[in-house]
Amino acid sequence: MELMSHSSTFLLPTIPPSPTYALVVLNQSLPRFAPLLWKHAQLRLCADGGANRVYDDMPLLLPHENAFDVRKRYKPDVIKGDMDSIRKEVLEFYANMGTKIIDESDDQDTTDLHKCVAYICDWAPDLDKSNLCILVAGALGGRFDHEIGNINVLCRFSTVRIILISDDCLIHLLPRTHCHEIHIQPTIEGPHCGLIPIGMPSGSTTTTGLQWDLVCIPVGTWVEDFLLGCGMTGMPHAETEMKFGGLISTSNIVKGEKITVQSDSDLLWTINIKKL
Ligand SMILES: Nc1ncnc2c1ncn2[C@@H]1O[C@H](COP(=O)(O)OP(=O)(O)OP(=O)(O)O)[C@@H](O)[C@H]1O
Ligand SMILES: Cc1ncc(C[n+]2csc(CCO)c2C)c(N)n1
Repeated sequence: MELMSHSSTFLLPTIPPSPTYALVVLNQSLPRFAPLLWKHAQLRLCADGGANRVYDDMPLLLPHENAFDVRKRYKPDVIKGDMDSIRKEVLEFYANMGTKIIDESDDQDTTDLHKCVAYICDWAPDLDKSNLCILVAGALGGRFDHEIGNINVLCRFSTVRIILISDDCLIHLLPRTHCHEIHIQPTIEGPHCGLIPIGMPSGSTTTTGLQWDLVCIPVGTWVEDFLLGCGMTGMPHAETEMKFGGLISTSNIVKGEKITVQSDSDLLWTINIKKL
């Protein structure tokens, strides 16, 4: 099974040239590191009312600079959505500056985030999707229906790397098609983390690097016999199963700088972002 590596280097001031980042700003208070994400991204989109947040909040995050200059500098490439939340003066401001405006008010079945992710995938048709990473700012906190809608976008585009980001944590999907290596940036993230099955129970998950690892012991093998022989009768195969209503891994803790995860179903990975 192919290995997929994950690292939150986009939260560091300088980052390696790969992958290619695209940023989607949602209609929520901008995370404090929004200017950093903006700098790292090669394509910047606002999902409908997300444009109001760039217009209103970027100058607040950069209080020593002139608000008009900040707004000119932080010009989105695209504003896309059903356009029921963006203010008229904000739309006009960015349209006059050359931002591409895509009104999809006809589609009332997909969210504005979904519409933006679809745009990014079309924007980079030739780009190897494993080399594209979509950062979504303001995805968590506030309305629970929107948060779940944002998580659903991770599931609907499960072959695309998408990271939901707030001031407090980040979330991404670990598809079952790969085994995963997560490289922790200890200065900016952790130690609290979670691994959550989404959509369906996960029959078997194996992890390393966590305080409460999920350990898969193959039933009926010498490994099981050996462990039973050592008196480890409590070694639970059942604990590798995770489902809502049963065990899910919340309030776990990262112990090292590398976590590995392998599972028979897609899992959400979440880790806290450290306060300043
Ligand atoms: N409170 C929130 N929490 C998380 N994400 C949000 C929140 N509010 C908005 N979003 C995200 O920002 C996107 C754009 O927000 P916007 O308010 O323009 O959406 P909307 O479709 O007009 O919402 P609604 O009509 O349900 O109020 C949404 O599609 C959603 O992904
Ligand atoms: C079953 C069902 N529930 C809710 C909506 C509403 N909805 C879902 S996404 C969206 C667009 C938001 O910008 C809207 C209005 C629907 N269409 N179908």
